[in-house]
Amino acid sequence: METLIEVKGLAKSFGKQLVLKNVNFRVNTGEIIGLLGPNGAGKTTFIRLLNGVIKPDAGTILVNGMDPAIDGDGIRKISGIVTESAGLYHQLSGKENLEFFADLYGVKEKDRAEELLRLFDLEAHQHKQVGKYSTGMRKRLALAKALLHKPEILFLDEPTNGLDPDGVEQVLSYLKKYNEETGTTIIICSHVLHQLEKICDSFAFIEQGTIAEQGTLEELEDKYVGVLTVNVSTTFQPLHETFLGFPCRPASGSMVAFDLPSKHAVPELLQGLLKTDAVFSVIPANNDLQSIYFQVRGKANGIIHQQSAH
Ligand SMILES: Nc1ncnc2c1ncn2[C@@H]1O[C@H](COP(=O)(O)OP(=O)(O)OP(=O)(O)O)[C@@H](O)[C@H]1O
Repeated sequence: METLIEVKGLAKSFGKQLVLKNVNFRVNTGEIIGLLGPNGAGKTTFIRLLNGVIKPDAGTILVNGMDPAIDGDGIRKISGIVTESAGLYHQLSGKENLEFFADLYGVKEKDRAEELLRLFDLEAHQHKQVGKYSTGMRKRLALAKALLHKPEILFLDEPTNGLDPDGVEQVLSYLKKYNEETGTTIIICSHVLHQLEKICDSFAFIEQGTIAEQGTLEELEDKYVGVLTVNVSTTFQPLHETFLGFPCRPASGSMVAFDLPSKHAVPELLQGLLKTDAVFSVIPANNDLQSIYFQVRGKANGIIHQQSAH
């Protein structure tokens, strides 16, 4: 896979506050990558550095072969950005906003605004003033605005903030669809981990001003989930402390919890159970992004988080 963004030894301070230090980071073309970390970890600062809005104190950044500190305009030409302040004109309609920015960005295709209004289901509201839009409609319009010039990279800082669950689902599924159809690389900061888990190809964790970890969910699972707990809905009764050598115990409802060395032991467990009992479902309890997030944070902060037994 081709590397689109490569960052080495990046550092940035504001006054005496060292916000980012020794940041190493890589993104492949066409990837959706989730940038995670607690409030104040430096995610927005990092995106601003990648975009060339601010300059680093040390280290190198290459975005599609360009250094943002030198060629910020070049990077902004091939990238779109959505931040908290979407920069929309509230007194103009949705369509007027897109047409205004299309003009400003020198977009040649006459029907690009209409195409995006269609893609983001805003056609019915295109003549309404943006000030009268719902939060979800405004977020979708901000995305449409960022995509007017068909950027190769999309930077999204909390794109689903303030949306209800339906709105979040909708925005994320638009993004996934757009990424699949166009191959646009997407870097997305969010705190809503179970939603990121659905659309991202990989994740980077900013912790204490540095990228503490980066990888696909599978890679992270292999590294951080030492004991996989699965909750199994079954007729099996856990009369002993282990089954086939796997620790087991009653869990909530009619579930039985088993501790496995990894997901590769699931078939062996199932084959064993099915010899005498029925199995209705198997639900992993601790290999989701949220569980891994706390493991990564714990390790980065020198705290050993005990694997959850539930
Ligand atoms: N222009 C600035 N001047 C001074 N300090 C700044 C500036 N921008 C950011 N900071 C500081 O840098 C740190 C990181 O901020 P940043 O906004 O990058 O974090 P974040 O990870 O995006 O947080 P959140 O999840 O809350 O959005 C914070 O302590 C913030 O106060």
